[in-house]
Amino acid sequence: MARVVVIGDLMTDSVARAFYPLARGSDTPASVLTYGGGSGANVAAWLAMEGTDTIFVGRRGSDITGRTREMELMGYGIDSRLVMDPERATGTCVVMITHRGDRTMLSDPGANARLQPEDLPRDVFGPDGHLHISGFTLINPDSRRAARMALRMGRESGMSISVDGGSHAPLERAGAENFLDWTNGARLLFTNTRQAKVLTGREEPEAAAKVLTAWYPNIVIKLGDEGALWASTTRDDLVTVPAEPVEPSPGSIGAGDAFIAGFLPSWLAGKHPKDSLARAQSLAARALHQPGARPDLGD
Ligand SMILES: Nc1ncnc2c1ncn2[C@@H]1O[C@H](COP(=O)(O)OP(=O)(O)OP(=O)(O)O)[C@@H](O)[C@H]1O
Ligand SMILES: O=C(O)C(=O)C[C@H](O)[C@H](O)CO
Repeated sequence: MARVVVIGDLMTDSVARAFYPLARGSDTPASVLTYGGGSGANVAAWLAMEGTDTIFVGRRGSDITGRTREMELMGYGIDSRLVMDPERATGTCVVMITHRGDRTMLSDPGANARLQPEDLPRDVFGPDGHLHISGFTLINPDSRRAARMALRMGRESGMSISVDGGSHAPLERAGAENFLDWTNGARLLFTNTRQAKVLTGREEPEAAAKVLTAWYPNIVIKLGDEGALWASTTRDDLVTVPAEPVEPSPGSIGAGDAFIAGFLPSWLAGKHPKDSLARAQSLAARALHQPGARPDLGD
């Protein structure tokens, strides 16, 4: 099985669930719980939990939160290559879920934003591994140099490379043409429907996928409760699979990251895209039922 190197963001997610409509000027009953998060770290956690040899490269603060997050990564069996930042705190994401289940995320990337090209361990690059770069690292202007350097080193060392779109609003700020240029040489792009629209201007996922295959040999678009699709230039093919029939817990987080971790090992093992999408969706379905973005470590 191919080793997967993930370059990405590590966060603490503070998830606040309101039980009633938010009332201005008074307390609203809610639960506020803290979990390990960060899109890149979540992908790594799901990969390692499912038995993939996984390396995670990122940056954390020299704080107790950062230490806790690092130990969690090790608990999943990840070979964690975190650089400690003496000046920035570990990244934080506040996830607010209304009583109706609508989700809003506010992120302070903290130490993630300062990932440097020098932070990239040279020994993780080699032709026997796959490189996955979190879109958050790429669309953040401060960590972009490191992400682009990783892409270059991955390409030069003969690795297969996947990237994801991160999040639609910063992607929009970064600019579609720039993103397509920065990720040149990636073999596989993951997006959700909003990111696909930002990148192509096309509303219909099938049309967006067709546009994107001019840039990447393989495209996977996550379609929320409508499932997912895969398109390829090399096979001039498009496969769509419906979502699993699940009742997600309201405002759940991390389904997209679990999906990526489900898809990659299957696809790298040469399985048919339909099977890889099915595997991706079954991990996503697990994430949809959990309170945090990562697999439950249990006792
Ligand atoms: N309501 C749902 N019912 C069944 N499956 C779902 C549902 N929502 C999401 N999924 C599954 O999770 C995958 C990822 O979800 P989505 O398309 O929302 O990606 P995302 O925006 O990256 O997710 P997130 O930001 O929540 O991590 C989908 O492709 C699908 O397989
Ligand atoms: O802002 C980032 O870098 C994130 O990765 C936000 C994530 O989606 C969040 O932490 C979910 O675990």
